[in-house]
Amino acid sequence: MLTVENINLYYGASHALRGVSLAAEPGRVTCVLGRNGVGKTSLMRAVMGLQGVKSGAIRWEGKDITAMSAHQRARAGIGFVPQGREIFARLTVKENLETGFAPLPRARRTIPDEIFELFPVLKSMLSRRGGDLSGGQQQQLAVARALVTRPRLLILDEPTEGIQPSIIKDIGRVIRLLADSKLTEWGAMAVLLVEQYFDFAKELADDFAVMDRGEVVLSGQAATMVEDDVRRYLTV
Ligand SMILES: Nc1ncnc2c1ncn2[C@@H]1O[C@H](COP(=O)(O)OP(=O)(O)OP(=O)(O)O)[C@@H](O)[C@H]1O
Repeated sequence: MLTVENINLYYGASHALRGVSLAAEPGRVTCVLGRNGVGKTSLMRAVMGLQGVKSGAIRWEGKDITAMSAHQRARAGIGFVPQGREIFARLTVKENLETGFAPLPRARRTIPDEIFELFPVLKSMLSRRGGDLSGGQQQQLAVARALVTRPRLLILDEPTEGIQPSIIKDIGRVIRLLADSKLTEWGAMAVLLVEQYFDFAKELADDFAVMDRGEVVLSGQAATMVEDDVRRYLTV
């Protein structure tokens, strides 16, 4: 289980996260919603260890990881799919996947077959360059690359951004499968998902948190989510 406890994050004098708390449990999809610029990416980067926090704590599987580097967190089972995908355009699909080996011990540096079951399109494209893939294929590659590290917590920052509806559906289906632990090797995965689109979030989320101006303003189980209350924070 991941718990974020009362974290504060600053960019210089700008207070980007204000006392944010959040939890993500194995077997559940926790969806963070909010308009542009409210701090969703900052929160994901703080959990991954790519951005330091000034105060508060981040705990994962019972350990305080607040002071750990991103590399140590990856080794501890946290996988990250960044906003904008960050595929290496000049590396092949296979090489992009292999960049996920970095936190793994040598014996585990293989690409699990399950990844190609989830994303069959990648198997036929292993020798293609990342930059030659469509946006949707790149997003699938970004998720696959994160899965190579065998995460027990998967963080996805706006995986639907700029993606066509059929691939959005595919990605939603994969996220559900991952959280439901349908993959033998991994077991139950906690999924932390940033999303701007209410409908996609509503369909997938077990739990939700809505952010506004650096704070979590609404949260709870998705079943108890009142659509009008959430939408109020999403429309400009
Ligand atoms: N590296 C940075 N330096 C300074 N300010 C930043 C930096 N990154 C983000 N910010 C500011 O922090 C606030 C939160 O940004 P953040 O990217 O976390 O929001 P977001 O909700 O993820 O937005 P988006 O949906 O556009 O990604 C914004 O006001 C943004 O301008």
